[in-house]
Order: sequence, then structure tokens, then C-alpha cells
Amino acid sequence: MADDLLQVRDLSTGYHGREIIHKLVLPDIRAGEVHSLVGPNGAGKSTLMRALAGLQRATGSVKLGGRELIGLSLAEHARHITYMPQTLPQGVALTVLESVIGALRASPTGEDAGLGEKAIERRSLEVLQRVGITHLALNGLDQLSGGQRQLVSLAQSLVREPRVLLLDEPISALDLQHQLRVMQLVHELARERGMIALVVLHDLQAAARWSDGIVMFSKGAVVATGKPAEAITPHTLARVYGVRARTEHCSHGMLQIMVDGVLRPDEVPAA
Ligand SMILES: Nc1ncnc2c1ncn2[C@@H]1O[C@H](COP(=O)(O)OP(=O)(O)OP(=O)(O)O)[C@@H](O)[C@H]1O
Repeated sequence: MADDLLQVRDLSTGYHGREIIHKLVLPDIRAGEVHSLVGPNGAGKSTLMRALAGLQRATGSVKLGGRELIGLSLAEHARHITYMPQTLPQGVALTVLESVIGALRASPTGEDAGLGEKAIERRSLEVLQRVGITHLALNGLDQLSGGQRQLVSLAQSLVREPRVLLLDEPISALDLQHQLRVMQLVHELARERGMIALVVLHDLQAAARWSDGIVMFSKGAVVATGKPAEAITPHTLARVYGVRARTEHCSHGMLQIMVDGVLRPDEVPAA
């Protein structure tokens, strides 16, 4: 059944006539699953996320539940997909709670869906609580630390209760405990709501731990896909990152990645 699938076929996109991604095909992603997009700096991960979110022009096909999203207006796109960018805009004079309320109000599941003032506030407070930032509710956005800003950005995305959530490096500024809490929350929400989550991560250990599937990406193309242990291997790590690495499962069954060093150019395996 295509009803609960995100299907990406032959997606091409780029900037000013320069193609960054050419006819990309992703494995189908099922409702309730978390998939991670990993790969080196400049590989095109954010570009892909922005294209999936309808924020930049793309050709090809992106179907959600069998319905084509390419060519829809940004507003139509936003009914289905929410994108959390790497950085929250600066210079916004709102409190944390106001910004989350504003995100919900402006979303298709907010006022447009007939959600009243009280319900909007209740849902916003619930999200702050689940993200663990209730204590920041009345703080100004401009007084937050980098990690706190990242958590607020996540809350602004989650409050919209999207069918598809695209997170661009959501844990890059977070301490160890918050990294775990955020990934666990995304995993729980995917399972609870049947949400699809596609997450860009540089932390391969976190990607392996929390993902149903991995897409390893390099130079605008998919290099490996599959369950974490299938996609993250010494060979793909050497080829994509140019590092000498080992993988093994720990006594708890979690995939561990040990990086021993950087390979010389002549040691990097070809495709
Ligand atoms: N606004 C832009 N205009 C022109 N080129 C861009 C723009 N944004 C990104 N690029 C180029 O597109 C390519 C892919 O960039 P992208 O930001 O998608 O990579 P990424 O995989 O997300 O990298 P990182 O891990 O460093 O965030 C790079 O070569 C980059 O220079």
C-alpha cells in the first residue's frame, strides 16, 4: 500500500542552474519510521531536505500517501511536511512560548483547522513539556543559548504535528542528555502518530541507534541504504568519509562505530 509511504523518485535540484542532486531515488519510507540522512559536509543533505520541503525548485517525484507533492504551492506543501532548518532566525523579539504558539497558529493544523486560542496554548505548552523546555517558556528567543535555540526550533516543528518531519541536524548543539532526549522523542512521536521522520545527522552512533533506516549520501548521490548495520560498514565509511573504521555490536546489541584514522587518498576505495 502506498497510503502510508513517502516515495522519492528521480529528484533533481540545485542552485542557479548548477545541479547538486541528480535523479535521486530514496528507499520508500513508511509511516511511523525514523530514517537518517548521513554524509560529509557539502554532500547535499540540506539541499535535499529543502527540496523535499518544497522550499526550493525540484523536478521528479515526491509522493506522500500516493499524492504528488512536487509542483504544489509552499502552503500546500506545508500541510504535509514540516522542515526544521539548522538554525533559528536571529533578531525575533518573542518569548519561547509565543514563538511556539505562533508556529502552530500559522500552520494548517492551527487556526485554519479551527483550533481555538485555548487549545493552541495547551498544545504549545504540552510540546514545551515533551521537549523539556517548560522552564524557558517566558524567556526571550534572543537570550537563549545555542542548544536551547535548537530545542525551541524542534518545539516549533513538533507543535504542527506534521505527517512528515524533516530535521536538519537537530542535535548538533545539544549536550549528551538532550541529544538522547530529542532522538528518543522523535522516535516516540513517529511511533505514536505514524509520523515519518527524516533526520540529517553527523553523529553516526545516534543515527545507528535511533533509525529504522539509513541513507548514506555523498556528492548528491545515495551511496548506501538499509538498516543501520547494512548501510554503516567499514567499506562505506572508508568510501564516503575517507576514514579507517570498525563496527561491532555491543553487549546491548547496539551498533558501535570506532574510527581509527584518516585514510590516505590512495587507500580510499572507489565505488
Ligand atoms: N544557497 C546556495 N547557493 C548556492 N549553492 C549552495 C547553496 N546552499 C548550498 N549550496 C551548495 O550545495 C552543495 C550542497 O550543500 P548542502 O548545504 O546541501 O550540503 P550538506 O550536505 O547539508 O552539508 P553540511 O553537512 O555541511 O551541512 C554545496 O556544494 C554548497 O556549496
